[in-house]
Amino acid sequence: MKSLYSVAEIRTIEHTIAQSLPAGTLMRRAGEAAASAARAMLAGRKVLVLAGPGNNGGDALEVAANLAGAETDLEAEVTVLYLPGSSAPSPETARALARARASKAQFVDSLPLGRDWSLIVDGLFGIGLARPIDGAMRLLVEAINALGRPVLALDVPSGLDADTGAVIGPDGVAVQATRTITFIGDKPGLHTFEGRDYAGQVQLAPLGIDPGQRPPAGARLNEPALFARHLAPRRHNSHKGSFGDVAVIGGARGMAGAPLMAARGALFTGAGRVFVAAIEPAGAVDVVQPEIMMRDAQDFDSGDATLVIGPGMGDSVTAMRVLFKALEGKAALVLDADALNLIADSPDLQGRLAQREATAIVTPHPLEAARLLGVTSAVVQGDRLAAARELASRLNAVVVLKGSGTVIANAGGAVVINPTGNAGLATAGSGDVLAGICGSLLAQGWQPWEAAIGAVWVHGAAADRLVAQGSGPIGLTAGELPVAARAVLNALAR
Ligand SMILES: NC(=O)C1=CN([C@@H]2O[C@H](COP(=O)(O)OP(=O)(O)OC[C@H]3O[C@@H](n4cnc5c(N)ncnc54)[C@H](O)[C@@H]3O)[C@@H](O)[C@H]2O)[C@@H](O)CC1
Ligand SMILES: [K+]
Repeated sequence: MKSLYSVAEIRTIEHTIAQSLPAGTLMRRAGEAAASAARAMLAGRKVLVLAGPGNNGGDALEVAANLAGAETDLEAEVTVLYLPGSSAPSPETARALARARASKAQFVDSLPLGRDWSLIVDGLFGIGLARPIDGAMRLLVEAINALGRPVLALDVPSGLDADTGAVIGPDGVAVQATRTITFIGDKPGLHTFEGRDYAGQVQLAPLGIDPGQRPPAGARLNEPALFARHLAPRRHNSHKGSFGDVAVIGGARGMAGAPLMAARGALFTGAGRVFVAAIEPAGAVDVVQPEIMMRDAQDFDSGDATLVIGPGMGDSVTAMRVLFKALEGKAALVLDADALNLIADSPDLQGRLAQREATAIVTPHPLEAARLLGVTSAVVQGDRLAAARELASRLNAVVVLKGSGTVIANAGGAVVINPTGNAGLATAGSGDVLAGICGSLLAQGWQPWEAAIGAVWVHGAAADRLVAQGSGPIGLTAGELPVAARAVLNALAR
């Protein structure tokens, strides 16, 4: 299980473990792990180590001492820029400083100009950053980022909030890392919002603390093991009725494509029969995908079908009526796009959703989530995990908060961050496809929680597959996702 620990959880673990170890052990281990990560990245000799005022700086000084130590043949030319604070360093940082001073590392007072660094080690700030990086530190971070050299961040890229993935602001800056080696436990902020961009590749160094010594984490990273129980191979003796019906309701005038995208997402991930019930019927058949059955939402009887409501649905009276009926009924539900906007505007519909017996899946992007919560999208993005948790509890639903590092939460407080997917998904229609996949997995009997995390994982992996084939991220189209999702799902089921 890939646990993600909040800063508070890490502090608790650190505190408990440190009492059973000789002073400074964890910092020494962090310095060793990070020095091997640095050596693995090194394609030259010149290493710049940035060491800030706290224990993150102490880790950096350990790295400097290890890299510039006399024993190794692979000796690097280490330059240390140490920026002490106004208060004295911790005893372990003081020890690390003494070690680094006694090594061959060269200490400087400002960023040396004109050196072609092979690697920069960022130990300015870790989980103790309490306010935006400003003044001379800010100029230093900007100068480092402008160099565009490989950067190994220690614990967390300096300036990034390890809980939320936001750059600590207002008007903050953060170090742009190539790789982040994170200590004791992995952290949510490295995987969502701006975290994926700033952290680069994330590597965990548990510092000898085995999983048994760590309490359960508040969040985890999505992986197929979390939904594997639904990935059974299909029996030979099956028929289309074995895999459920999905009906996508949406498609106001001018928006006929959105429900078709969702319907294709459902069809290519294995739903038995797929309908589009259009608010404004645009045609009797989808000529590209004639398997999809076209109906008129006004008089459509959805029977036992799983309903995916909202893609391109608009806010007409018919849309409102269909949504009301669905919330009243017992069908498994995926609510997306315009359905969420209608619900945001109506406390009555919100109440009906929260009181439903069968848990619905709702798939807002940050602005839709903000409307549902009555806040701005900046507030949602500022703490995506908290926003998803709050929304799940208010709506009594499984919430899929889309965006880089999609966050999935349920009313029981479970939170998962999805690691698959890429910027190619930032294209019209990709959310419709995701809603369709959610509906498809529900229709095939998956529980709402697994259907949501499974759909998000598969959808992201489909985009990754397309990028690996050269079909993105630039110019990746939503229409390509369903076929790629089919390949991903079949590979998982095998
Ligand atoms: N305590 C432990 O047992 C371990 C700690 N470790 C390292 O220690 C880090 C946490 O150390 P700290 O709690 O000392 O925190 P940091 O090193 O992240 O930074 C805190 C220091 O920065 C100052 N500061 C905060 N915001 C600032 C700002 N905007 N501008 C200027 N100064 C600012 C604070 O006054 C304090 O001196 C972890 O991220 C990790 O790298 C690791 O060595 C593993 C073990
Ligand atoms: K750092």
